[in-house]
Amino acid sequence: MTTTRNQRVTAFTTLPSPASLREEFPLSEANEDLVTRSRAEVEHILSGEDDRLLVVVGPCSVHDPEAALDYARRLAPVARELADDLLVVMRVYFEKPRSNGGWKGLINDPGLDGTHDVVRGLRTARRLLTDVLDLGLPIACEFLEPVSPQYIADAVSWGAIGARTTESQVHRQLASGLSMPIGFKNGPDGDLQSAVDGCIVARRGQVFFGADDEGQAAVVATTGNPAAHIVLRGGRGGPNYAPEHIAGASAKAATAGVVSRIVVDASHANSDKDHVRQAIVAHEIAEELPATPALAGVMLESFLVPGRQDLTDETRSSLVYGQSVTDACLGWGETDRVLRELAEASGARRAGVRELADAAAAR
Ligand SMILES: O=C[C@H](O)[C@H](O)COP(=O)(O)O
Ligand SMILES: C=C(OP(=O)(O)O)C(=O)O
Repeated sequence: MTTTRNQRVTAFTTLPSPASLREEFPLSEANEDLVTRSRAEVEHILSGEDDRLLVVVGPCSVHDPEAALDYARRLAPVARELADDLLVVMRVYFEKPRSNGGWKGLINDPGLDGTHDVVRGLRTARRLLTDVLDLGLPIACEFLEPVSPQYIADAVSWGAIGARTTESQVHRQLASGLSMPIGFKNGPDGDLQSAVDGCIVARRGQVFFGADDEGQAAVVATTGNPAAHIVLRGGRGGPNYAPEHIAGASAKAATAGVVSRIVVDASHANSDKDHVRQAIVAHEIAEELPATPALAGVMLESFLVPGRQDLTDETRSSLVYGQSVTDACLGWGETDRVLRELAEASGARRAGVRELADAAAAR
C-alpha cells in the first residue's frame, strides 16, 4: 500500500485541551481582575487617556522558570513604587522566533535539549504565568504558534507579533481575536508598512482556521482588535527610536486609521542586540520623552545577570543562573536604574502636559 499522506511527519502527540489546562492552573479571581484592569490601562495609555509610560520589561526568553520568578520578585516592588509614572508589564516570553534555527522557547522545548516535551512546556508556562500574576505583575508575551494562545492568553495583558511574523496573515488574523492590545513590530529590514498593515488587518474581524477551547480544530470568527499598534524595533538599516522616527510612525498610523501612539523597543535592532547599548538607547529615549508625546511605551530586555550565554550540549548543565540564553539582556542593577530614569522622564512629561492643560484652562 502506498500513501501520499504525512510522508515527512514522524509523530502526532495529542495535546490536553486548553480548557483542561486552564482548569489545572486556573487564574484566581484576583488575577483575572489584574489582567482585565491592566489590559484596560494599556489601552488607555495607547489612546492617551492615561498619561503614564508603558514599560514592557523582562527576559528575552524564559528558560528557567525559577530564575524568571526570582526576577519577577525583584520587579514587582519596583513596579509598585513607580506606578504613578509607569505601567510595568513583565516580558514572560515562551515562544522564540529564530532567524536560522535554534531553541524555540520553553513551551516548545522545556528541557532545553531537543526532547520537545510540549505538554510539559505548556504546564510549566501556565504555572509560571499564575505565579507572576500572584506577585501583582501584568504579563507580556509574543504569540508565535497559532494555537498556543488558547492555553496562555487569558493571563496576558500585552501581546506582540514579532518582526519575523508581522507580515504573516496567520498572525494578523490571530491578533484580530486576541483579548489584549497587540503590538506589531516593524519588519526585520526596518519596514514600517508591514506593521501598519498588520494593525489594519488585526483591527478587522477575521475568519480563519484555529482551535476551540476543547482543542478541536475550528473555524474561528473574530471581532477585530482595535488596540493593535506599532512597535519600532529598528531594522537592518539601523535604529528607529529617535523622536522623528516616532513622529513619522505616528503620522503614518494616523493616516491608516490605526492606533497612533507608538511603543519603542530599546533592544533588538535598536541596540544591535548589545545590552550595554540598550541602556544608552533607553537613556536617549528618557531624555527625549517630555518632547515625544506620541511615545506610549518602551520595551527592555532584562534579566538578573547582564549579557547572554550560548545554550549548547556542553553548556546546558552549567548555565549561569539568571542570564539569557537568547538575546543579551540588561542585568538587574542596570534595569532598576533605567526604570527609575524612565519614571522620572515620564513624570516630567506628565507634569508638562498638566501645566499646558492648566494654562489652557486659565486662558
Ligand atoms: O528576541 C529574540 C531574538 O532576537 C529572536 O528570537 C531571533 O533570535 P536569533 O536571531 O538569535 O535566532
Ligand atoms: C523576537 C523578538 O523581537 P523581534 O521580533 O523584534 O526580533 C522579541 O521581542 O523577543
